[in-house]
Amino acid sequence: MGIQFDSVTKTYPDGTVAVRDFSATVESHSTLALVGSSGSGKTTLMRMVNRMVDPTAGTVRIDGRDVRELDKVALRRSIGYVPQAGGLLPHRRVVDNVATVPVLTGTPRRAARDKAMDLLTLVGLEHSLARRFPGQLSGGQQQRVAVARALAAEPEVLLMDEPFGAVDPIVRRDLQDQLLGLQAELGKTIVLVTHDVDEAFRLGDTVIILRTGGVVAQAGTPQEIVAAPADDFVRDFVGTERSERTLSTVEVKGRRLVVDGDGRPVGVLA
Ligand SMILES: Nc1ncnc2c1ncn2[C@@H]1O[C@H](COP(=O)(O)OP(=O)(O)OP(=O)(O)O)[C@@H](O)[C@H]1O
Repeated sequence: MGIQFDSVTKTYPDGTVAVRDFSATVESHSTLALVGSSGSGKTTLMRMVNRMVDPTAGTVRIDGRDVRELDKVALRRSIGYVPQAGGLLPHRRVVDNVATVPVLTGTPRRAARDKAMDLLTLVGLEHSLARRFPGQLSGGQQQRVAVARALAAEPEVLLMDEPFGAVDPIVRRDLQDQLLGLQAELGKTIVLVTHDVDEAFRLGDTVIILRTGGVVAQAGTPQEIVAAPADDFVRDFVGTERSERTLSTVEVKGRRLVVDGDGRPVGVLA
């Protein structure tokens, strides 16, 4: 299921223009990463897909269908959503958090729970955690539950709003790897919002860098953006001038090492 944003604009009632004349296509089974600083309209754009926000102008289409023609509740339940900081229901056990949407859409509770256990395995969680409450899990474990919950209705489209923003860098890297593995297996159409350009480059097949007001600074593959930043804003944002992105090679003990601008090794050439 592809997603098209066609000249969408969002002006909030107080006059704030969060997004201005934005167009983009997310190909089926691919990941679009929206990246930009705080207030650049990323979340607003993402929420247009499941109609948590309706654009003031323009159209969002899923598989060619204008989302305004679809029933809001059914649409929302058919799209996986991983909010910032998990958004788990604190008074429900992990397994029931994951089973929530299938139960709401009519799956018998028993079957929904069995399915939830499978999903917990899929996201790398031990079954022994299923009976705990979210507050009894680490931040990284909670985010895994949030991903499992978003997958429970077998959505073709997944929206992820800073899904790994609240966890430490090492756990974050683990969760990113996990998502890459899941995506290779499941092939969802994903819109992911992040303010971390490295995360956008790791996870996005396509990356869109936004300026304030939801204006596109540059869109392309990570390779295209790093190779040819559109302007100084993108260059700054991406940090192409930053020492860690300026790599060179040196020979040490007969092997070619790749080193960053500070001379620190980042890898070995094969
Ligand atoms: N309900 C609202 N009413 C008025 N203004 C809003 C509303 N929601 C968002 N905005 C404004 O719209 C702009 C874009 O907000 P949005 O949340 O889409 O940005 P963002 O890039 O996701 O930011 P962040 O990274 O901080 O989450 C901001 O200026 C914000 O203050």
